[in-house]
Amino acid sequence: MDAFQDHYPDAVAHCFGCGRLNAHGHQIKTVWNGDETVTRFTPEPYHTAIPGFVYGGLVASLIDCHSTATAAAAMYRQDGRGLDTLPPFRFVTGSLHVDYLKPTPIDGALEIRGRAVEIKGRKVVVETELRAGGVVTARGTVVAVQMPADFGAAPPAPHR
Ligand SMILES: CCCCCCCC(=O)SCCNC(=O)CCNC(=O)[C@H](O)C(C)(C)COP(=O)(O)OP(=O)(O)OC[C@H]1O[C@@H](n2cnc3c(N)ncnc32)[C@H](O)[C@@H]1OP(=O)(O)O
Repeated sequence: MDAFQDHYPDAVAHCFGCGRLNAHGHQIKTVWNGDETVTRFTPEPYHTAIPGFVYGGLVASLIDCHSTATAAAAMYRQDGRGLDTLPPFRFVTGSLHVDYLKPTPIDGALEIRGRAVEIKGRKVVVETELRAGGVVTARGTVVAVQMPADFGAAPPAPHR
């Protein structure tokens, strides 16, 4: 499968949600399906919130990394460029909003579908739905911002 995340340069392939080089992470894989993007992920028993149901942090994490990947893919598509072409488009999360509509059953694959609804400058707004057994159990909106070249270079001011 040729997923968006397979094209992330090694230097940004360690994310807990989507990095293919993070052995302990979710390693999600996202692909186009028409104008939508799709990720499928099967939770493990240890992803439990309440027995039988998925931990909300996992749901948020899946929506988050699915959406940042969607933002990058949408930007490449808008520019008519392949995912491997330079300079790379890489996005980080500026804002993550999740509505938990129903408990998400833990037994079975989850399907996450997203769509870029706004592309403006370095910002892409992505709307995403997470389904279990065909039922939408969570909905998210992510503001993804193109990663600045100096990301993390300026340390926060020391605590007083
Ligand atoms: C690359 C592979 C890894 C994938 C990562 C997966 C997801 C992650 O876990 S990322 C880690 C979590 N996120 C972070 O650590 C990000 C920390 N924050 C930052 O570095 C900065 O605040 C950053 C980059 C988001 C934005 O800063 P900056 O580059 O200065 O953006 P700035 O020029 O102010 O804003 C650009 C646009 O984004 C919008 N924006 C920025 N932050 C936000 C926000 N929090 N909420 C809403 N909109 C925002 C601005 O309004 C602006 O939009 P517009 O052009 O319409 O006015």
